[in-house]
Amino acid sequence: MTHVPDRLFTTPLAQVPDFTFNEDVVRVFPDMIKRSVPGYPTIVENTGVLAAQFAQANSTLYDLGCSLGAVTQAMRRHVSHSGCKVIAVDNSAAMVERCREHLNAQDAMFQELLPVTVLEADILNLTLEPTSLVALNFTLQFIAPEQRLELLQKIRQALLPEGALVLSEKLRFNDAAEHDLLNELHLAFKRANGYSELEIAQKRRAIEKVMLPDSLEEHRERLYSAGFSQVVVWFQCFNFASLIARP
Ligand SMILES: C[S@@+](CC[C@H](N)C(=O)[O-])C[C@H]1O[C@@H](n2cnc3c(N)ncnc32)[C@H](O)[C@@H]1O
Ligand SMILES: O=C(O)C(=O)C[C@]1(C(=O)O)C=C[C@@H](O)C=C1
Repeated sequence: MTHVPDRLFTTPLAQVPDFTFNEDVVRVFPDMIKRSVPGYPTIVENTGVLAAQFAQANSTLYDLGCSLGAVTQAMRRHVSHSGCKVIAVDNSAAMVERCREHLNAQDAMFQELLPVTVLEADILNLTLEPTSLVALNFTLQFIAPEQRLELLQKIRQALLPEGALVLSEKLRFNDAAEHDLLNELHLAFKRANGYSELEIAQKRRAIEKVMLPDSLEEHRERLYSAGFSQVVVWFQCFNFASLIARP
């Protein structure tokens, strides 16, 4: 798989269209997400470690909003429980097509990986099988706020008693000074990764209406409302965090 640099926002656009996971984004996605999300490689790899910790034999593991399947690949590197399978789901046709290619390449390189099915579907309409591990890696923030609780309730109901949800998100902060500091550090991270002021500004305009981050307090409250009994932050870098939620 070739590594295509993200240059989507390098030239001034008369009008910045709302961000979608289309063919152009898919082509540059591995570069874009690594240069945009502080800690992304650590979160992905350790979601595999968490999956191995919580997976139960003969159960399903879900990667919801799988994009190119980075988390699915990490699960397959770390989980070897007998009878487990992965279901990876995304509603972007372009992502799903490329995700299948990436997973076929992983199958060609390694033996005895967990079987995986990639579904092109809206996770809001999906019926979940009983599951030991659900990953929502930077997906919930793209779901309409009024639909987030219902999705988490559905996940909670499908989770086996010893299972877990791994939820990674960009955060906003109720304290204005904390919000500004951590956002400024995120911008510094983007600059350090080679993004120009123009690229940063145009990307912000593209995502501001389609990606609506919550605060940690909102995540905790919503997860408890959905029926989870334990919520633990296991990773945070600047304004990006990952949580474990247990039934
Ligand atoms: C930031 S990306 C996720 C990154 C990915 N999990 C990873 O670790 O590389 C968000 C993904 O969620 C998908 N998505 C957004 N809303 C969705 C929905 N309702 N159903 C299924 N997928 C959705 C998008 O198509 C996109 O691929
Ligand atoms: O907050 C930003 O500036 C981002 O680019 C974040 C983010 C994400 O968190 O998913 C948004 C869209 C892209 O998929 C990659 C990264």
